Amino acid sequence: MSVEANGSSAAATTAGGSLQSICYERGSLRLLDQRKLPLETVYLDVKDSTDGWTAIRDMVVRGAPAIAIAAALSLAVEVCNLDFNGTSEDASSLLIKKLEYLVSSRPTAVNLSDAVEKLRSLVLKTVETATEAKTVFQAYIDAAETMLIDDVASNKAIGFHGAKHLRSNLEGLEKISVLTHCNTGSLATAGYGTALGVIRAVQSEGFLEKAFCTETRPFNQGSRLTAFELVHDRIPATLIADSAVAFLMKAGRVNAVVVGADRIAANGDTANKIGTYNVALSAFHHGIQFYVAAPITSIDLSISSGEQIVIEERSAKELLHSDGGLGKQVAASGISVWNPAFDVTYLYGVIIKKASDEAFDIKGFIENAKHM
Ligand SMILES: CSC[C@H]1O[C@H](OP(=O)(O)O)[C@H](O)[C@@H]1O
Repeated sequence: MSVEANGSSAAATTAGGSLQSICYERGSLRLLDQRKLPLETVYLDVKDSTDGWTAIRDMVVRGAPAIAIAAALSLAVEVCNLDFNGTSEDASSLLIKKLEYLVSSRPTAVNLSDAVEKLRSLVLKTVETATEAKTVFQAYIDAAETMLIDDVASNKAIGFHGAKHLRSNLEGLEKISVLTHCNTGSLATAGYGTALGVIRAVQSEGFLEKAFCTETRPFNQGSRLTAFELVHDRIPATLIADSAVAFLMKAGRVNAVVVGADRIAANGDTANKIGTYNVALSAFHHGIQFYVAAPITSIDLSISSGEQIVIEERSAKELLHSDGGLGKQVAASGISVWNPAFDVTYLYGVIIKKASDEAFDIKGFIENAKHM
């Protein structure tokens, strides 16, 4: 990978002023190295699926939607620049082999495996009629690029409906304070964000008092990334330690919690960043509304409960060293470490806003989803 460095953190934005972690043009992919935010803006040049796999595993790019899109586009760039002399069947085999490799980069977020499965099906359907390799490659590239565009539209819809729901369910309040955990904004998606997209929408509609973001130890997605996004968008916000959540709620300063999701099982069990379960328990204890904001593709109907969700365990170094493992040693050598990157929370209900603007509870959704 080649790198392009720019000392100013302002450079991580597009001309339109929105934050962009994925910079893609046909044949070229650059990923914002989120390990260096908020102090440095460094883009890594991703030339192929191997670069893509490494960038995802090392959390150069992270966030359930973002890793799916980065994986798909890293392979699009690879085949766009490939000097290939094989048949259409050879092209199909190459793409499928690379997709199966990319899905192994991180196990928990369903978005990656969902995207890989959709792209795999598209390739197999294309090769049924394609007579040339370039036809198969072009169909893949078009589909990967569509994922990038669709994600932003999906996030803005989540934001709109989430803000509408919060306004109607907290109608006694002129303004509301919303707590979020981890990073679910433009840096975790193709743009705008999911849970942070809801906060953006509440802010843009003028009824946000304050956003509270947690540090989100040990990788600090909250202090390094969410705080960066909130400051960038000039959204009134306060950073708190993960361990301060219950005390803040006890003080009556939180009206709702909105978090993201990495994978939602058919019974409503939701895998999200480690610490989400703690936040949910505190919200339940204090009678605070707790929401997950996620695209429908985050719901994995193939698993009946959270017991079947593979929880990624990451390096002990993320706890033994400061700055999520990137800094100096802070813990004693020889101590054992348990470092699950996600936990599982049972969701009482899921609110799905469809074209008919109808809402389903989780059981209603499952029944409905089977016929979608
Ligand atoms: C909309 S991002 C969803 C999800 O992804 C994050 O995990 P990571 O930073 O390890 O990729 C976090 O769990 C977010 O809530």
